[in-house]
Amino acid sequence: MMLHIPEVLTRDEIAYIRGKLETARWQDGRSSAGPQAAGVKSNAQLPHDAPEAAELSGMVEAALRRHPLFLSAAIPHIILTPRFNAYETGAQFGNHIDGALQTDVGRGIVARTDISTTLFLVEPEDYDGGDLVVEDTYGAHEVKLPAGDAILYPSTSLHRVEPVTRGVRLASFLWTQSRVRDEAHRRMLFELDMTVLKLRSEQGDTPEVVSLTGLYHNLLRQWAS
Ligand SMILES: O=C(O)CCC(=O)C(=O)O
Ligand SMILES: [Fe+2]
Repeated sequence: MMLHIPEVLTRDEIAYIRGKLETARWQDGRSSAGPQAAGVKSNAQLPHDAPEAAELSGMVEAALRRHPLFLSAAIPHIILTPRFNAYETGAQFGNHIDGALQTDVGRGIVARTDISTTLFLVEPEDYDGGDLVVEDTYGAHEVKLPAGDAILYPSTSLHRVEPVTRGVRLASFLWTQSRVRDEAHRRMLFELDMTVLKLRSEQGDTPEVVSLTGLYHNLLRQWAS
């Protein structure tokens, strides 16, 4: 399931993060890529130990953790520290699948990557190219979202970032290890949760809504670890 999550960051947060990123010292994105991805990657990344990194990553993580859609879709167990990348004109990131296990250097932990997230930090009209293209069995999906919005997609998907041909594309990207490993299970739980929420807002806690809420939790109990 690919999910567009609108307005993860506020206008003020975007402006603050972009201000900090403007004066940051970037490093070659290939430094964190495996041999296959390194061959197709030409972006820049904020080093995990950059002076700005902890504060900015903390803002992104806090914003995701307070967003009900993210919590419902990801059912996060571990949110790896969000990183930041920059694609100047000419930069791109060719087809790859994210590594299954990612090390969070700052926290000294390794997590399984179930869900990949890109949070856009620049308005789409301010750069050309730079679409995130995610391929699944339904085809190729081109994603270019307003600043502050995020896209979630299964980390099992082949994806790329098209070359930027004007301007600069800035984003935060991160991985989540979910408490529900199976993508199909996560999708069914998300759909059930959204449906129950809608029914509750329309009908209140009727016996049917109480029953469906219980079913949600009993399925989560089956599948969570
Ligand atoms: O910049 C993006 O939207 C995605 C970056 C990416 O695919 C990666 O770092 O693995
Ligand atoms: Fe990736």
